Amino acid sequence: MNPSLAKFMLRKTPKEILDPKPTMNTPLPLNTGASIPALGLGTWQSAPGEVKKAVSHAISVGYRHIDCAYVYGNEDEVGEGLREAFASGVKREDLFITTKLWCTFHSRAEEGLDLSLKALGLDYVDLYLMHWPCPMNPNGNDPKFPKLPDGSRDLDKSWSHVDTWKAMEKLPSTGKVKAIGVANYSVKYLEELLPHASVTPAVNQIENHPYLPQQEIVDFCKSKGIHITAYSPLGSTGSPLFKEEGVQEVAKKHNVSVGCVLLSYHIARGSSVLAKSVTPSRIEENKNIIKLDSSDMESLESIHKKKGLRDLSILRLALTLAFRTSSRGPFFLSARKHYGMPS
Ligand SMILES: NC(=O)C1=CN([C@@H]2O[C@H](COP(=O)(O)OP(=O)(O)OC[C@H]3O[C@@H](n4cnc5c(N)ncnc54)[C@H](OP(=O)(O)O)[C@@H]3O)[C@@H](O)[C@H]2O)C=CC1
Ligand SMILES: O=C[C@H](O)[C@@H](O)[C@@H](O)[C@H](O)C(=O)O
Repeated sequence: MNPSLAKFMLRKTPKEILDPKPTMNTPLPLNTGASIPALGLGTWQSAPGEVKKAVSHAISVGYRHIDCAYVYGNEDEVGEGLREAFASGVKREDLFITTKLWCTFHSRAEEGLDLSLKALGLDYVDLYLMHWPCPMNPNGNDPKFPKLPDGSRDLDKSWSHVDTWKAMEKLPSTGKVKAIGVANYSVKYLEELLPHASVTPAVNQIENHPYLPQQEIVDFCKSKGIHITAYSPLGSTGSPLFKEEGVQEVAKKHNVSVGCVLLSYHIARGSSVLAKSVTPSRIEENKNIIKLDSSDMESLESIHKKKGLRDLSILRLALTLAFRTSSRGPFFLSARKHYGMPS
């Protein structure tokens, strides 16, 4: 797709661009002119011994988008799943593979990318994301999660996320990435980044679900032509959002599963969505995407306004700042616990 047409479409409301019957592989436009399939398989916390099968099963039942990261420590096994899919006749160009630059690699972007490509057994990824806008000490006491003596994360204060982005901007010309983007960016961080960016991020991957709609960052990204990918759509580990009555009611109305509503919600907003599972029956169940109408969306959008949940969006806005300073690690994990969502 022509990049200016893609930018035009990105700014349109979802109902103007979505076909009346969205599916797991509805192509959503990126500002590069490429598109991203609406549903991706998540691989965070997909254990060794399970993730190869999950990836190869997902692709065999029609998934075309897989979300990976160096820090997940399982890219070699994801790669085995990909090889199984290629052996069955799936072509590389039919898949959309994302991976992410970990925080201890901010000053070594191409090195981080090369490690991921090697583990995945790929020549290129479709999308390379800065995992968090928080550089961590590359020479600390742990290669992934260096800590200071007081237990807080060992952040690299000599390096900024803007420096990282400038290094990432050089990657598309190597042929090793088709597009670059960010993850866990708030409006504040994007406002810091964009004036210095010669490439606008194609994607901002953020935690997003009816408890955490993050309308401000979703609208901001849309106005800048940055596509949103929603992560933890089921509430992450143990899928706690399945218990939410407001979502159960919408599912009952359409006679579909709660998971189907939780995933379809993002596609109705024009976002892509990542669902993690290592369970074959769930991987298949999650493929079911339906079109939600405006009254469904109103019901789903009212859920976070319930007492207690209302504050979660505000807490989330402080996330990246808290990541820098918290001695307990990422803020959203404690926010999840605070609201009874297991981390
Ligand atoms: N950029 C970032 O910082 C982040 C990115 N991500 C990405 O997003 C992906 C998805 O988010 P994640 O946090 O993993 O959580 P999800 O919201 O996808 O929830 C995953 C959990 O839901 C369970 N589950 C999946 N499908 C069903 C179903 N149909 N019925 C019941 N339970 C189900 C899974 O169990 P089981 O596997 O046992 O079936 C697992 O416990 C990640 O895997 C990762 O790729 C996630 C977090 C942060
Ligand atoms: O993608 C998943 C998440 O971002 C995860 O990688 C981080 O939250 C990590 O566990 C951390 O503690 O910083």
